[in-house]
Amino acid sequence: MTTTTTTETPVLTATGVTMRFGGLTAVRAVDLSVHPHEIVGLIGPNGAGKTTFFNCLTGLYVPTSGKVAYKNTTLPPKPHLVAKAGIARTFQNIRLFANMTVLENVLVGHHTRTKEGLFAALLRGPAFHRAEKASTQRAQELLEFTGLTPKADHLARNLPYGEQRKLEIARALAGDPGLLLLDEPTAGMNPQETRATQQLVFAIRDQGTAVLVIEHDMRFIFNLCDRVAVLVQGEKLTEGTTDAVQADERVIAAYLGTPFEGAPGADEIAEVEAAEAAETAGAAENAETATPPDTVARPEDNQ
Ligand SMILES: Nc1ncnc2c1ncn2[C@@H]1O[C@H](COP(=O)(O)OP(=O)(O)OP(=O)(O)O)[C@@H](O)[C@H]1O
Repeated sequence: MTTTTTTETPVLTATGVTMRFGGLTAVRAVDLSVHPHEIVGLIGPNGAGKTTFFNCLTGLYVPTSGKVAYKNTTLPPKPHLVAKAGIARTFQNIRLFANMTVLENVLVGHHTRTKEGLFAALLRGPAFHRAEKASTQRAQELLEFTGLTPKADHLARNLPYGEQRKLEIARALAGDPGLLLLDEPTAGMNPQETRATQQLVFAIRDQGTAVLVIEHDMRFIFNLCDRVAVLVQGEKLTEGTTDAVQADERVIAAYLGTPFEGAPGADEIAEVEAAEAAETAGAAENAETATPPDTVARPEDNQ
């Protein structure tokens, strides 16, 4: 975990963000800052307004009132301008281009950073080719970073669920954001995938992108975050270190239920380590009984 350097200009400053849908106030006067090198969690019960708040931050919704700034510059509520400024996001429901390859999906994400305009693209001159080469190189780096290089040419729709989530993250990183918003990145993942996602988020932070993450998996949140903000019925109930939030009676009453006992994540770590040990033992056993590589199995061998 890093220590927050509060003197640095925040990558996100949301001030008094309110979002009303008719008579329903989904988000009410929420203030939140995220600093460079921070991982901040946003938690709260179903319907608390977390995704609505993300949508206000990224320009998908125009807040009823309040403002959102990136590095002290107020953002217009337009998704492409927010992305261009330096805020990227993933969605609760995966939104990939299913019939494009893994590499192509990341290349699409890089276009917010490409300066070449329509004419350069139409003329296909040297500047266009240089930009295209740089985009491909960056996309390949991101596939390496997220462990998806072997799947570069696969169609996105053919990836297993956990890898589709990774690809969403790779695509979001392709715009070289200063802040990445993750909406339930481990939803539907098994403990091993969740742990891999945790390591990936740490690596993203270490590379210089701050992270704001919505998640219902509290062990994931408390293992990962430097700070946590709690939304309840659209309002920010509290905000603080993971220890302070876990111990807050109001958070326990409104959301957590019972406080954690022992180190958060200990059960998951034990479960993942047992699964990894079983996998290693299985692999060793298979290696002993495997057909030598230069031997072609005859059909009658399989009967
Ligand atoms: N486009 C919309 N129109 C009307 N009401 C909406 C809209 N989007 C969200 N809401 C309402 O706003 C409230 C907050 O919803 P939101 O999805 O932001 O909560 P959440 O904290 O993200 O929930 P969850 O954890 O279940 O994803 C809910 O009552 C929801 O029904």
